[in-house]
Amino acid sequence: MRDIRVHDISKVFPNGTRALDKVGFELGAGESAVLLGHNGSGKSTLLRCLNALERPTAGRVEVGGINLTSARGASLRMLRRDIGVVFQRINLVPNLSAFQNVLFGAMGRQRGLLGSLSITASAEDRAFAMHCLERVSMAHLASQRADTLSGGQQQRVAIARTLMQRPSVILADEPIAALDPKAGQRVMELLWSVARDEGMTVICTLHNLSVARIYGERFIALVSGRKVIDAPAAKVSDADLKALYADADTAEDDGDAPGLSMPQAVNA
Ligand SMILES: Nc1ncnc2c1ncn2[C@@H]1O[C@H](COP(=O)(O)OP(=O)(O)OP(=O)(O)O)[C@@H](O)[C@H]1O
Repeated sequence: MRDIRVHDISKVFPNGTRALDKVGFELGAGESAVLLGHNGSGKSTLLRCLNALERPTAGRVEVGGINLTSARGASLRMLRRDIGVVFQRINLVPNLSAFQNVLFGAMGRQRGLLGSLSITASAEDRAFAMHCLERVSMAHLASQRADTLSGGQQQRVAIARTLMQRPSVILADEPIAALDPKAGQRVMELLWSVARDEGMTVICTLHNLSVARIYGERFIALVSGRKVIDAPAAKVSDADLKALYADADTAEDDGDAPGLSMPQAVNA
């Protein structure tokens, strides 16, 4: 179990774009938060800072008490293995089976030779890969090629692949954006129930507010890289959320933070 502590991180890209502006929050081990904000508000950049795909230009991120921002080499790799990511774009290897894709989660990056995975995998890895597929109700399609699965099924395999890492933390970036509502709901149910059962800490970005209402225990929202909401979902009104998105056009146009006058009081 690992907690996440984000200490006033800012991210300014080389072209001058300030994607994050002194964002700070703490998420206890085993807790979950839904991250909201209009297009370009900084959600993906924040998630990328949380697994060191991006380095903040100021501030620091601690995961399980370890400073991720300064970690390098072996300690960074070890920490990253404990942070699973689920993306909107499901990048399974198309010509491998669901089972092989899940196995790839544990071994592929180290070994590189996809074709020999099934041969070199230990019996324990193979059993655990099957268990991960069972967790997302995909064991019955284990031998089916990834590119013949539906979008929802592929995302469930992608979640199983993440579980194969045995992560303590899951970062999910728009995991249901490419799915129809029913498939999206199923994926969210699975993601949430698995994370709760395994005591994982989860941050998930969502654009769909009704889905966010169902799953979000806590909302963190960004406007133009600034945190404007950080509160238990019950304390965030529909008007707060609506206003967050109503300002999207203005925010994208001028780069200001027009929402700051609105939901700034919504902090627990
Ligand atoms: N590598 C980069 N170089 C320069 N600017 C970037 C880079 N990556 C992101 N940005 C900018 O940083 C800001 C935040 O982008 P980010 O992708 O984090 O937003 P987002 O909230 O995830 O958006 P969306 O909901 O559309 O995915 C945007 O203005 C974006 O154009």
